[in-house]
Amino acid sequence: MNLIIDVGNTYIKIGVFDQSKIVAKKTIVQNDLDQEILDIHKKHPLIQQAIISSVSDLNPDTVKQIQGLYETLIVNHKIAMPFSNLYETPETLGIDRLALVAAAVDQYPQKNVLVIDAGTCVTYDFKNEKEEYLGGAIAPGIRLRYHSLNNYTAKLPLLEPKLPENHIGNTTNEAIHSGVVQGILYEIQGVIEEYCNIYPDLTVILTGGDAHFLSKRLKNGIFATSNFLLEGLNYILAFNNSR
Ligand SMILES: Nc1ncnc2c1ncn2[C@@H]1O[C@H](COP(=O)(O)OP(=O)(O)O)[C@@H](O)[C@H]1O
Ligand SMILES: CC(C)(COP(=O)(O)O)[C@@H](O)C(=O)NCCC(=O)O
Ligand SMILES: [K+]
Repeated sequence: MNLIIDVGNTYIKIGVFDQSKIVAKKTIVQNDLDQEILDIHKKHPLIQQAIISSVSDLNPDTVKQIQGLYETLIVNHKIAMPFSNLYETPETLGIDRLALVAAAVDQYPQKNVLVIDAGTCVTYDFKNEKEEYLGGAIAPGIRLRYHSLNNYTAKLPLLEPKLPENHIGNTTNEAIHSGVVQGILYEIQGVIEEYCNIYPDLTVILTGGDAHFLSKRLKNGIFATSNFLLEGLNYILAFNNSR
């Protein structure tokens, strides 16, 4: 069994996998990680290996704790990946984005795939049918957009995300919800349309903390799935074991 740890900019996602099947999952904040590692160690004594991906700062003592318990792979830009990376600055590419592309290669081999991860940022990542990763886009996520409207203006309140009633916001709150949530939806639809013009057979995956919320207003044909990144990391571990 494998312990999979994805450290994002807002939350840490932890998964326990038996081969390629996820058997437990938890979303936590950085402060709870050490205790969670111990709890999982007790609950799942069959875990042998761990993999860690981080786009944030992870306490080195926590990493040591994990390494003391399991044979641990820390994802960096040098480890083997099941695709060719055509990003011109691979050393600055987010580790989480590598994992998303690995999941796309594993689950949609020889397909043109766009992965949209709606987390702290909304990231867009594209791999083609030749298993080449080309790049994509980085945009602010939902919470980041609400916070920036509040932070950089005198009058705009900080709101909890909500699907707008109408495209035409007729109050300050509704205008913000329309601008942020409808804005992200337009962005996602526009990006998908651009890719579809070039790759009509495009497969689109939507994942990340806000995937479920956004998928309520997106058309069918987009695969909304919450464990895509963890599945990608589990695959990277298997891929590196087999080499
Ligand atoms: N209590 C909360 N605090 C912060 N973000 C939250 C909360 N509940 C839901 N979210 C949503 O979760 C998103 C983060 O998703 P996640 O995929 O875990 O991000 P990351 O991988 O960047 O850490 C935020 O953009 C926010 O919209
Ligand atoms: C773009 C990101 C901040 C997204 O982070 P997340 O929303 O998953 O927390 C992360 O992938 C990152 O730090 N990337 C480095 C720059 C790049 O990918 O080119
Ligand atoms: K993201």
